Amino acid sequence: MSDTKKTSRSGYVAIVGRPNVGKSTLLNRLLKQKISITSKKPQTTRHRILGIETDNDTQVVYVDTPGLHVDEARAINRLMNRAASSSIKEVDVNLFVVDGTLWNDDDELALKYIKQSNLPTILFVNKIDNVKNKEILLPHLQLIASKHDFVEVIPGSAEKGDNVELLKEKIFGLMPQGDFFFPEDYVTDRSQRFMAAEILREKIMRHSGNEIPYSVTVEIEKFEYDEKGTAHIHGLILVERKGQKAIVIGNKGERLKVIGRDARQDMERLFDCKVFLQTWVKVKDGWADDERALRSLGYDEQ
Ligand SMILES: Nc1nc2c(ncn2[C@@H]2O[C@H](COP(=O)(O)OP(=O)(O)OP(=O)(O)O)[C@@H](O)[C@H]2O)c(=O)[nH]1
Repeated sequence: MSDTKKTSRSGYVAIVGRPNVGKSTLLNRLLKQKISITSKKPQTTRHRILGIETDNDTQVVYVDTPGLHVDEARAINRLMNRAASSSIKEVDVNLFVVDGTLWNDDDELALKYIKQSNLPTILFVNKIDNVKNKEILLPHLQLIASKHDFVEVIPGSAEKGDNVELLKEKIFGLMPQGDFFFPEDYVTDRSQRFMAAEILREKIMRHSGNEIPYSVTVEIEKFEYDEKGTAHIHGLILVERKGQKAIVIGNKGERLKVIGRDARQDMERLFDCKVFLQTWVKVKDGWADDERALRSLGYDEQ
């Protein structure tokens, strides 16, 4: 063994942007794994999920922030905004994600936090595959590029993978010298219990169309392995109203069955073992407006 120690580099990258611009999709694409849940509905992300990638001598820790938005009326929104803005300050690099040629007040708010952070920021203009009129793209890119001194402005597509490798190269190149934060084989710091809850929540959102708001939450009441290595998981689904409970369960329990089946398949893939999943739906009145109740469910500002 040589005694010349190789210098390693490592850092934190916040994926910042308003809801629904494709931050979670981008994180999954960067990591080539499904770490963060995605959906067509805004505000799918409620937690700061870490995705970790180590490549030779460099480790990048991604923080998937909840979407920033101007409307802070509900307690849940206030907590999410706080979580998102505090993570911007603790990182080495910001990755600012916007949606094609759409720019609104929420993007402006995210940019405000970015400017305050004084950190190098890469702008990724996502969903370029969606921009039909390519003629407006260049002037729009020039316009948003002029709003801040970005280190890079990269147009691309998280979904199709366009320019994601280039983005990754740029991110890796910006990492400061330092020891790794996590062991080399880690892809997330989240527990299996947490990932199980996120997977189940994603399936509920997917299968309930627009009928279920983002206020649905999932608690994993039991997560145990038996002697054969099978995971026994109990998921409690909390909704705000009775009507929502009926929607999640569906006609003769059909919808919940499909939700459970899809969730189980994803869990088996992620945990690499057989999974027995049981689910319950319960009504928890008005919790989305009560900050204390939110904290007890784990929506804190860590
Ligand atoms: N056409 C297209 N759609 C995309 C792209 N990236 C993401 N999407 C879609 O945009 C929607 C939102 O993606 P998410 O990754 O959940 O967005 P997010 O920014 O994490 O959303 P929040 O969790 O609400 O903050 C999903 O339907 C994605 O499939 C892209 O490059 N092209």
